[in-house]
Amino acid sequence: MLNSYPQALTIAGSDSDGSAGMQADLHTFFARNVYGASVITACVAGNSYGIHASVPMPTDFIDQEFADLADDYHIRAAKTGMLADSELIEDVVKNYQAADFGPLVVDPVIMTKHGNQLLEESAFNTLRTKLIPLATVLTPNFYEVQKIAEMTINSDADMIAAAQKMQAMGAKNVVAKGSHADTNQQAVRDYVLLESGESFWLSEPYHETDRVNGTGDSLSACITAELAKGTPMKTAIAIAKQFVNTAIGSPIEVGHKFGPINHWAAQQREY
Ligand SMILES: Nc1ncnc2c1ncn2[C@@H]1O[C@H](COP(=O)(O)OP(=O)(O)O)[C@@H](O)[C@H]1O
Ligand SMILES: Cc1ncc(COP(=O)(O)OP(=O)(O)O)c(N)n1
Repeated sequence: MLNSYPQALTIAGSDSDGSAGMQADLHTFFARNVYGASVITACVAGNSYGIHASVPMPTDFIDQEFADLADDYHIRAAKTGMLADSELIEDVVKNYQAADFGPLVVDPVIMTKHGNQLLEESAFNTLRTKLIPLATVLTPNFYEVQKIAEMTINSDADMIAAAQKMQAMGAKNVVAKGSHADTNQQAVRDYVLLESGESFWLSEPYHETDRVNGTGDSLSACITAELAKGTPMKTAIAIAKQFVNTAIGSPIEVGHKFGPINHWAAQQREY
């Protein structure tokens, strides 16, 4: 008798140092007992000092990746990460709409926390009008919230207004990740606005560490993994927040500067 695991898909860029992008997604799927498939959209060369080169995949190759998975696998939930430019977004939208891959978590990767731009500025409108309307869950970081909602966030009220604006763009559920710029902070808070209209702040302790590469990827991948298992939305988001917090709280020795989070530590805990 073969073992069976729910299947999830990451549609994302490869990050050569393994800390972020589809590698972080696949680490997370594994840690959450979900089988991970991947549609690679771009290749990024980098290490713990930053990103040094990036190339998008040809769209006919991406079409083939989707077709091969649709022919053979039973994907129950998918997520998007780095999509590089307008042409890639439109291609992914076309392929996702033609497939039957379950709920879609959109991590609208625009810029890494170290300032590397991973989406062309000219693609912002395509992101807003073509991809966000397909999002079962949208997970922008603090910078991306401001870019997508086209507003500056100075208060909780601003964050709530931005989340409502993104829901009005078509995202069913929104996880708007808060700022962690305040060095005195005790907690990191994300604002969650659900399809039902229920909303709340999710808070976990702040960890003082520079080993935080791939946090956003891992958060959205964990939500995807839980949705693939059939976990209800609110629980899936809460598990993901705790999973990433545990992974940040036990740093590992990889690279010399901004390292990855610890998916092993997060795997060993029950949520
Ligand atoms: N130093 C930290 N301590 C605790 N939680 C953190 C820390 N840095 C990021 N997080 C959490 O990781 C998750 C991903 O957020 P963030 O790092 O802002 O995303 P991104 O990687 O997309 O920029 C959020 O829930 C955020 O609160
Ligand atoms: C290929 C690739 N995709 C995405 C990222 C950024 O990952 P994210 O988790 O959103 O942000 P950081 O926490 O790494 O800033 C990446 N670096 N590479």
